[in-house]
Amino acid sequence: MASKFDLVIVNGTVVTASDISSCCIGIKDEKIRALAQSFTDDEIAGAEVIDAEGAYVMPGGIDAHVHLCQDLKTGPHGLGGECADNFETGSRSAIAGGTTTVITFATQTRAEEDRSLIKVVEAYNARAEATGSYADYGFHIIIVRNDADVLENELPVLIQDWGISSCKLFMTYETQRLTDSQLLDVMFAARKNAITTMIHAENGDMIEWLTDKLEGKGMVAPFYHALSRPPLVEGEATNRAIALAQLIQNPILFVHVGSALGAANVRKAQTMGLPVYAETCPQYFNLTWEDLKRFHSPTCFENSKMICSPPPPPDNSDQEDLFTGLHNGTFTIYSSDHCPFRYDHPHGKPTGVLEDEASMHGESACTGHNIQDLLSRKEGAFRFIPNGIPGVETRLPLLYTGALAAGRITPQKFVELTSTNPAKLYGLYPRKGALMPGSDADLVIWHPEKKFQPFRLTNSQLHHNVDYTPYEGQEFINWPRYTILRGKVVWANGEIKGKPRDGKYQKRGPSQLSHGLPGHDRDPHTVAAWLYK
Ligand SMILES: NC(=O)NCCC(=O)O
Ligand SMILES: [Zn+2]
Repeated sequence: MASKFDLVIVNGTVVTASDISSCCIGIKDEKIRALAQSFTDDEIAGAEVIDAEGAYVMPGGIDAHVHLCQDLKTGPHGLGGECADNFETGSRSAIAGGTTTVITFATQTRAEEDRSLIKVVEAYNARAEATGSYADYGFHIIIVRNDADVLENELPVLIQDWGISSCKLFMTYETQRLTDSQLLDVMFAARKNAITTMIHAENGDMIEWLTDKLEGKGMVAPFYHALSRPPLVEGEATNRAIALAQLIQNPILFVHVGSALGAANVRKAQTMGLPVYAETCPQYFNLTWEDLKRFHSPTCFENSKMICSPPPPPDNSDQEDLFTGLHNGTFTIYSSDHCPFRYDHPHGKPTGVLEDEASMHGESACTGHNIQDLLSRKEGAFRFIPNGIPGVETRLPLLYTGALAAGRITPQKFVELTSTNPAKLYGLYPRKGALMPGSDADLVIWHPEKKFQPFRLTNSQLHHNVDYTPYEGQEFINWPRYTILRGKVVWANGEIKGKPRDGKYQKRGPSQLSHGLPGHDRDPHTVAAWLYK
């Protein structure tokens, strides 16, 4: 007789976004089939059994902001870096950190051959299929142009054929940013197609102006990247984007909010009943400007390892407000913004030296083998350094140590931020992000706290293809013991058990989060109420 379950988890402290209970989970054919206080011997017969030993059992992490296999253009005039992780290495790192689903970015560019969003997605999908993925995965689409025909004809196809129900727009980066009227064009199309609009909110003009001024004073070393993006840069852009979204009644999600000011703007909009959501990331809780100077040396270039946009906040005072935002619902989701560049690669962080004329003056061409020598002698220029840091694997463990175990958030809030809300926001719920009969059996099981020896992280313990971690030396008091993807154990006791073809592409539906206060969209003082008639 066929066994009732393939896999059973016993003795778990099972946490969902709403509840905690001591119970067992029965899994069959990739799905959760039953939750019960106990199972009989007959019910368990033939199943693999995992004893959680009282530890937390949660829905697998959903990381909704992961850059893989993407040519990232974060510098002036299209200058960018080569993404260090492909689908294989990035997703391997994800499962080792308790994440079972990643949503990555297919990116339009301004090149004529990238005009079609569908072609962009097809090409990006080929990259995912080339290696396969250890984790389930989906795509957002980054839109950098406002071609009316493309938006009108192709967005419905992306939804229908690809299940892509979210787009990301930029307010900074020369080759990606949209003007206010272009933002309105794309948001308007997104709203008509019920596509969630994600916004990278930094005022590009402020950044360029400050960068020029810093360069004029010779302040070009990596640390000064943070000074070119003070919190007001995010503060202005979030306010402006909220006004634009309000005008056309379009729900928006701010990605990687890193400042107290940005969070306060989001909170204010939410209090007004606007459908404004926000994501925050580990770097804004675990790093400050002090860390951006961590590798201080005569050349300082090593600090490029910490450069991301927006930068971490100046000090801990912002972090207190960000913790409040996690707790009070200002932040809807907590993602990694994993954006990996290597330090030992000519198309990684070193472009900050190699593309900088002043640094390269009198140097012979650098082919790769002498790159470390060059980096040890030069400070480079932050303008040319690709923005981004790795973090898909450390996302959940950092939140566990810094917020859950520290008593700053409840276990339920942990699940809401890292799994359930990303699933709802991006149209994956309740297939993902839930522990219900019928949901995919995606789980993360932690170590029982009393049995886990806290440790200090070194990069060699991680599974990405990056040669450093910004969290080197940081103490962790727990780590995922098991990661289970649709009923298959893919990570157990420090070992990868999965395979790069385990992950499946996930078509997504529309966002399942509320669209704001009823009636708000008819107030003629603030919105163009006639637009959708
Ligand atoms: N966040 C970051 O520094 N890199 C990723 C690209 C982006 O800025 O969105
Ligand atoms: Zn961004």
